[in-house]
Amino acid sequence: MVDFRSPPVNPTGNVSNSRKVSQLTIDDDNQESTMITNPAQKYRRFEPIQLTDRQWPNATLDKAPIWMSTDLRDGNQALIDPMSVDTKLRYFDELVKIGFKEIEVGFPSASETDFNVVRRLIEENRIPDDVTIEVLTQAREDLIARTVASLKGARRVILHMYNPISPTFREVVYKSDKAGVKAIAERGTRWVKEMTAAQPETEWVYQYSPEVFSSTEVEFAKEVCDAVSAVWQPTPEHKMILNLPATVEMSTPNTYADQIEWMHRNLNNRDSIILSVHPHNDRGTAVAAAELAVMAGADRVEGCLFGNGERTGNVDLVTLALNLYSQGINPELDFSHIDQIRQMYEETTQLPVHPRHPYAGELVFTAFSGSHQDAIKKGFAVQTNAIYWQVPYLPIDPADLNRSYDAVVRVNSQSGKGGVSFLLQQAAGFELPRRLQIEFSKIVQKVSDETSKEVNSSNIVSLFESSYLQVAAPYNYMSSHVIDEETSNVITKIVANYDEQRIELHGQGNGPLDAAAKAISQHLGVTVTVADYHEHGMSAGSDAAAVSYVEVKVGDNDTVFGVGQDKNITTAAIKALINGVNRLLIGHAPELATAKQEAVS
Ligand SMILES: CC(=O)SCCNC(=O)CCNC(=O)[C@H](O)C(C)(C)COP(=O)(O)OP(=O)(O)OC[C@H]1O[C@@H](n2cnc3c(N)ncnc32)[C@H](O)[C@@H]1OP(=O)(O)O
Ligand SMILES: CC(C)C(=O)C(=O)O
Repeated sequence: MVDFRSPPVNPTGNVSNSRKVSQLTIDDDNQESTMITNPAQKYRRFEPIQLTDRQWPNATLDKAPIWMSTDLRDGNQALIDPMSVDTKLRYFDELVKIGFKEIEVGFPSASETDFNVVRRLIEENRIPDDVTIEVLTQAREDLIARTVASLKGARRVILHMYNPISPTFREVVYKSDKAGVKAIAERGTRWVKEMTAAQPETEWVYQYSPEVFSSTEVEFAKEVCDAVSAVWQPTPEHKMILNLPATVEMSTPNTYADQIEWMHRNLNNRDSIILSVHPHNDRGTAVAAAELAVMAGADRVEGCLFGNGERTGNVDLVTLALNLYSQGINPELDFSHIDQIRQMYEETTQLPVHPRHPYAGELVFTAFSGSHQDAIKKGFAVQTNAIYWQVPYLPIDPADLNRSYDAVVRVNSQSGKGGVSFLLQQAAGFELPRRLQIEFSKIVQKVSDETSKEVNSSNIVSLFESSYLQVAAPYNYMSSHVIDEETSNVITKIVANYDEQRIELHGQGNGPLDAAAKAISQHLGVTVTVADYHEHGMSAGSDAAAVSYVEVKVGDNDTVFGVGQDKNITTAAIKALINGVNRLLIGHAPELATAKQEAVS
């Protein structure tokens, strides 16, 4: 049972065993399968047309089609709460900003709202010179008259008339035959011709749609379309639009492409026709259907942002356009501000965009899993010198859509060292050596596992700082001094607090760090050695201009890393050494506990 508005009502007054999941009410008492074991008893296979010499599989997409946004008509008519006049005007302005040149603004004979939208667009001079509005009407005289009246004063208009012609509509809705529905189309076109001729100040473009083209015999669709164009009399200079809708998507996209190619090759006066498609998404393949239809000869595509529209929606124009973009083709639509466009869409339609929606969903440029993050991190590292975009797992650069890189990698228990170190580098500039990446990612993963939560960039930075930089015991570093730094006989003096006592340590070695390790060795009575050492500068303006990563070994213990920051690179290294020793002496547990607290809060 589908319940769009109200909570489930139980007429007996008993507590019903049902629950709401999103807008569906699930009845837990009734879980028997309702699907039939042999669907062939109920559903017939869609019979593809015979087109053995099809050409479209060899075609490629190399330019953008003419786009037509039907957000304000097909999209709007499918909303729970259709848009108000002001909302439609706001949406119209956004469509213009994106770059649409043809925009279907409504069905003016159907409602006062749609009539008034058209009036305000015209009277308030809101339609840019390079944009043409489109309106829809049925093939009924009174509706056409009202439609034409709504357009008084318009500079240029696409007047779009439709009537259903498919076998089911002929039999079920019109109780008519082929001749009957063809006559409706011809008669309607004559009315449009006469009434628009009476308003010559407007440049009229006529569009005809044989509704449910997708399930109509192609020979009959051609017959009706040819009859309509014979009435309208388009020319190569003044073309008309024939729009072939997959009103309901009935077949695999290759079959739709065959239907379109057949029409493209057989329609009369093809050079006077703009061939348009209007794919719906009932089978979830509208994007593929539109792409193959363009390969098959269509010049124009009608659809909606984010695939809004009746039932499963119209074809998604954002995906279509950005698919072209990802192939190096200018889509002639600008989705630079995809997040703002998505926000506008969600506010005006009251429909959410799925987080995994191609290009626009919140999560589509985000990798959680370790191997993906590792590949993305490596991809970004080489991208700076590359001509072509080649970051693995990201078909286009998120920055082109103003999506930030911060969101590209997100860390949870599925993540590995690549993601953790990528975020740390992005957020705080630390470029961890490989073994430290492995060591630190285990700390992060432990926190994520224990909390079952995502660990965000700022959690990671504070986890890193508390684990590696804020380790002030048992040695609390105060200062250091290096003598004869340029020779191989260096002396390092370290001043620190140890057990609340000020101590001074001295060591001699073949470099400042070696000497510092000797100084601590002597104090601890255990050998302290430096197993590995890395350093890099931090970004300009930082107080701690240098950072050192020192891998320390104390006695027979496993090595651990210490990290130190300072304006002076030698001091940073000595601090790193002391932090490493401290970490080993106190064990890792305390900082994990603190870090876990921070990640949860
Ligand atoms: C696939 C699509 O998306 S098509 C667009 C669909 N969009 C809409 O319908 C939204 C706006 N529509 C409306 O508000 C209403 O349908 C109106 C105001 C236009 C018309 O309302 P009503 O006059 O009450 O008629 P209704 O829509 O129920 O139409 C049914 C009648 O129109 C006929 N009809 C339906 N479509 C068409 C058409 N395209 N051309 C000619 N006649 C048509 C039907 O056969 C039926 O005739 P009958 O009354 O003789 O049986
Ligand atoms: C009016 C037509 C083009 C339509 O919306 C459809 O068939 O889906």
